[in-house]
Amino acid sequence: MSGHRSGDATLVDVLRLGLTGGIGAGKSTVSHELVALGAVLVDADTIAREVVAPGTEGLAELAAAFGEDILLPDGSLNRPALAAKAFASDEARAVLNAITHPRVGARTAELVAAAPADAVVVQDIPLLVEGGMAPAFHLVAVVHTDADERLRRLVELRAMPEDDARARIAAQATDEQRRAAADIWLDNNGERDALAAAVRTLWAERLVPFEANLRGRIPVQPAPVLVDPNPDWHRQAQRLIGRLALAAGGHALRIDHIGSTAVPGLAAVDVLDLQITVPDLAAAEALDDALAGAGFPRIAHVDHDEPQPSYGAGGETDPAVWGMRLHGSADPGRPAYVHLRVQGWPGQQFALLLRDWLRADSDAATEYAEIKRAAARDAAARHDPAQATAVYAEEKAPWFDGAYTRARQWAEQTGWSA
Ligand SMILES: CC(C)(COP(=O)(O)OP(=O)(O)OC[C@H]1O[C@@H](n2cnc3c(N)ncnc32)[C@H](O)[C@@H]1O)[C@@H](O)C(=O)NCCC(=O)NCCS
Ligand SMILES: Nc1ncnc2c1ncn2[C@@H]1O[C@H](COP(=O)(O)OP(=O)(O)OP(=O)(O)O)[C@@H](O)[C@H]1O
Repeated sequence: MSGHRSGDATLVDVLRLGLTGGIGAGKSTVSHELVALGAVLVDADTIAREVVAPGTEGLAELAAAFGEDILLPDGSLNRPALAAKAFASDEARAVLNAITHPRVGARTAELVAAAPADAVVVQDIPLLVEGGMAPAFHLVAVVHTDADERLRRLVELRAMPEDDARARIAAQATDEQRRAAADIWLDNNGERDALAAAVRTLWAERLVPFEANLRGRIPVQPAPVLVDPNPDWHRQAQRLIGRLALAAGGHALRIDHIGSTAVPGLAAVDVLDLQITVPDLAAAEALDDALAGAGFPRIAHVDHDEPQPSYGAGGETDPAVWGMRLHGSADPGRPAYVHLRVQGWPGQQFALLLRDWLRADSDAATEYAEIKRAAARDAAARHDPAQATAVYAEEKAPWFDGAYTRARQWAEQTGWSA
């Protein structure tokens, strides 16, 4: 999914939103609304029908595996007959999935590749979480309706046999698994209109600007406003790490959640910091297109191959070992910085050390929070976000000089290693 298409480095992937939810949760309702707003829909259930249409190899394989009695007299698939067999056991379902899923995957790739370059592609995939597909999307939206209400809707509105509905719910992911994968949580326990309104907001405030940023390779520049610690930051970071790992492939030696949002209880600007450790700077450069395609374009103007002035006082001043590359999230709904640093170089080590030291030393964390509060107050006086960010960074810098030395002393005392 990542990187450019057809060998043209100026083309990044189209924005792809993975839409999922349990059976009867309201995925179709959401996808219809998104299509009305201008999205291009690629629907897995529809493709799953196409790949087993009369005369297909897929249908022949199903009949060979499940018996000719899953066919109607006209040779087409008897869907309730197959459902009765397939949802009766995990083994039978695995056979069904092994026949259908690779075909659905191949056809999906063709349809996504055919979408216009400025499309917002919505992929409605009931089994997205079950299939571990979340990292392959720029965003994952989960439609959620409580299981009891889903059963009621399926039985009353869709005339589905209750046993069948229960068997499918049991064969799918849990709410908790879906929650962990969800960048966007759309609650559909209430009225349809409420869901539609949430979808319109999502479209206008997140999908449309994200698409433009992705295509233009424009990272979002959030204002340095300090917020209370958010217990969900860790889970949000894990989702981004999953995407980065997929995009970076073998170039990433490790990917870590660093910075203030990685220190539980510490107030922070609501921007996640992530560090990709690479073997050398050439590997960082080689990731440029793949990261941009995954929604993390390079922030060119802060590139440096010199020591960070704020870290210089700590000792290492050799420009040759301070190089790094910075990328930023193009998603206005989830600002993030992605730092690419070389394994074993002081900057790479310090990012991990600072985080671990602040996690371990609550006095240091409190002191740092005070420094940040004052810096954020001064930054708030600047209206230009770039200036505000610069003021914020400059005011924190002197504290980092001391922190560098203190954290290293702590590392020596405790035998810390990354
Ligand atoms: C078994 C079949 C013939 C039953 O057809 P039916 O018309 O009753 O259901 P339909 O295809 O419209 O699916 C409705 C819903 O059932 C659930 N469901 C379907 N297949 C599966 C599965 N293999 N595992 C878990 N849930 C499933 C999904 O929530 C889906 O949205 C059909 O579901 C099928 O071919 N399934 C295999 C393909 C598949 O996994 N599709 C889901 C997304 S790729
Ligand atoms: N907020 C709502 N209130 C009442 N009924 C609703 C609401 N949202 C959806 N429905 C109805 O509930 C049923 C399931 O919704 P929908 O078809 O959108 O779910 P789905 O997730 O696409 O289902 P499937 O998993 O079968 O593809 C439909 O009959 C739909 O009309």
